[in-house]
Amino acid sequence: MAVDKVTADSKAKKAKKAKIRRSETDAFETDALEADALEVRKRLRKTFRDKRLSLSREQQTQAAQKLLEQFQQLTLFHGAQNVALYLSFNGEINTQPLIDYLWSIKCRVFVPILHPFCKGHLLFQEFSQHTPMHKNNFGISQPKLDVQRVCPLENLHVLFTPLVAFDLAGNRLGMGGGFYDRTLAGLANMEKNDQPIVVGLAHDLQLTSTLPTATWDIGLPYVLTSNKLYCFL
Ligand SMILES: Nc1nc2c(c(=O)[nH]1)N(C=O)[C@@H](CNc1ccc(C(=O)N[C@@H](CCC(=O)O)C(=O)O)cc1)CN2
Ligand SMILES: Nc1ncnc2c1ncn2[C@@H]1O[C@H](COP(=O)(O)OP(=O)(O)OP(=O)(O)O)[C@@H](O)[C@H]1O
Repeated sequence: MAVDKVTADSKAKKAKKAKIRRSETDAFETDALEADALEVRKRLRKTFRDKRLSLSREQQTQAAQKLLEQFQQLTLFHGAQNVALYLSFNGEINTQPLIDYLWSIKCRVFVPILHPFCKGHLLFQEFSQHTPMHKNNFGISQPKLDVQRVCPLENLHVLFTPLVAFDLAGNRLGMGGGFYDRTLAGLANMEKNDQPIVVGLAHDLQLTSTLPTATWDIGLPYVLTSNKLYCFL
């Protein structure tokens, strides 16, 4: 009957409207949860950046020296010829003693430069005593781009990553640019044998029990501090 059809149509319309309202609420709640998660990560970044900045010059010098000793002793790194490091800033454990040592044993050292065209991506370029340097947008020293000295990821033996905090499951919180997340995601397309050993470098006070994770985060297999090699494999 015509009347019944109208009733059925209006019921269907109401149900559809309710469904749209529900999905709008769900989307709103998801957005709110994501906004909360971003806020938590932002706060954690501040906390851990402040912690590492609170270390005295002497504590920093000692930590960097002990980090080098760990590197020298660990068989994991024996035979590594091409090593990606980074130039420390903002209270990060100082990588320069390790870089000096690697140069002294004729290893090649590569450091990140911000990709000139692909926003959010890094290139790893050879760094030596004679490399012309400049400051990037974040005020971090980096080699001037020289494509002939850029090393493809498959030619790296060890890739050391900076981090702001790490947890007992190997989750890594970085500076918030997603640079190393994208680099690590790129490794997944490579043959296992061609992948470098990925190792986060940190002060011990950058360890926390659990970090909130995002879908794009890639856990670290190792973190090296001045006292310990954490293995999360
Ligand atoms: N030593 C070192 N080099 C590195 C990194 C790092 O963590 N350490 N990166 C690791 O990915 C990349 C740079 N990533 C960075 C991301 C954000 C900020 C930063 O200071 N952000 C400001 C606000 C941003 C802005 O000024 O636009 C802030 O948080 O206050 C710095 C570096 C490449 N080189
Ligand atoms: N593999 C990826 N592909 C595309 N975008 C990504 C990838 N990984 C992270 N991002 C984006 O990068 C942004 C920052 O990510 P996140 O906050 O996890 O950075 P981070 O790990 O703290 O920084 P970094 O790796 O530079 O030290 C996010 O908005 C995220 O969407």
